[in-house]
Amino acid sequence: MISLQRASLRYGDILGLSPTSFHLGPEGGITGLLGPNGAGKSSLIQLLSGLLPPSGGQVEIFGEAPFRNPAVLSRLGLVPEGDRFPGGMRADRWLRMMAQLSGLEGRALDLALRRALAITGMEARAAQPFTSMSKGMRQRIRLAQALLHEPRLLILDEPFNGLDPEARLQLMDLLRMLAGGGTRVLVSSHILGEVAQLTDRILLLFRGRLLAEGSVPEIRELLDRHPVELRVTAESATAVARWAVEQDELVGLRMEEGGAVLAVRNPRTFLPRLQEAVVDGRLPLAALDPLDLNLDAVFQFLTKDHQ
Ligand SMILES: Nc1ncnc2c1ncn2[C@@H]1O[C@H](COP(=O)(O)OP(=O)(O)OP(=O)(O)O)[C@@H](O)[C@H]1O
Repeated sequence: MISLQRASLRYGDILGLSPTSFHLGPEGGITGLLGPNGAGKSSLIQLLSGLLPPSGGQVEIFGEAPFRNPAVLSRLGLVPEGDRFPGGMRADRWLRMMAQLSGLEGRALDLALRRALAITGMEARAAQPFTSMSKGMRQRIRLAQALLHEPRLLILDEPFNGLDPEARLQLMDLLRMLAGGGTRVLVSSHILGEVAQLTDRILLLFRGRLLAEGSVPEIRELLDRHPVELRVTAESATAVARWAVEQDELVGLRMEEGGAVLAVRNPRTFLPRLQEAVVDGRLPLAALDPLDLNLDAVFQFLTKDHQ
């Protein structure tokens, strides 16, 4: 259903997405697009939803290029990032306008509107202006809009941003329900905990690159296998080196003035032991700095919000 072959996106000199390839089959279910700010999630979503053509390579949705392609766009629903609406306008009037823009009219339009509002639980409240709605309600109206034409593929860009916990859970339930009904859902987030609550199927983006594809445990394992470089500053670098070489995780050691650089695998098991040794007074450590900043940033965001 979704296929990318070395698809990339440039904004002038800036590379938003490096050549990226992956394939997602036609079955329903939820896929998480995970990555910190600037990872390239929105760039990928712009390509998938046909808002921009790839700068190189190919993007195919339902077997066709999505850019300006009504055959694809009529089967795709998009909830873009952000929270902008025409100020005092009533939500149902805005939805009606959007439905007309997507070619619906008459009875079909009324039915589509009623159906989308029923799915999102907004029937009773859609006659309100946007200005009197909570962010969670506005988000559901945005979702209703994306569902008007009953898309087979629904793409949401950071839909949980700014929602309170209750609205977040309600939106998750809605997405699960849609996926259960056969819609393929692609949802982006910078928080692993959010994505992990919805799905185990993850595309991990980082600095415009697809870093990994797999389940949460697979991605964690992958990162654990990758050595991380840590610079330790210590009064006695030899004492640190002596301790470090006894640790199974150590795969490299470089002595330098005032300390050493350690290359370690499985930082999740290594770091607590290092901390314990420092607290017990066995290691005279003054500072610890990760050198492999790329991996460290990924590692931190992967572990930080995981429940
Ligand atoms: N319109 C644009 N013009 C120039 N550079 C852009 C534009 N949009 C994105 N970029 C750059 O492309 C890279 C990827 O950004 P993108 O918005 O796709 O990431 P993201 O993962 O969605 O992050 P965020 O959640 O912060 O939007 C970043 O370096 C970003 O600064």
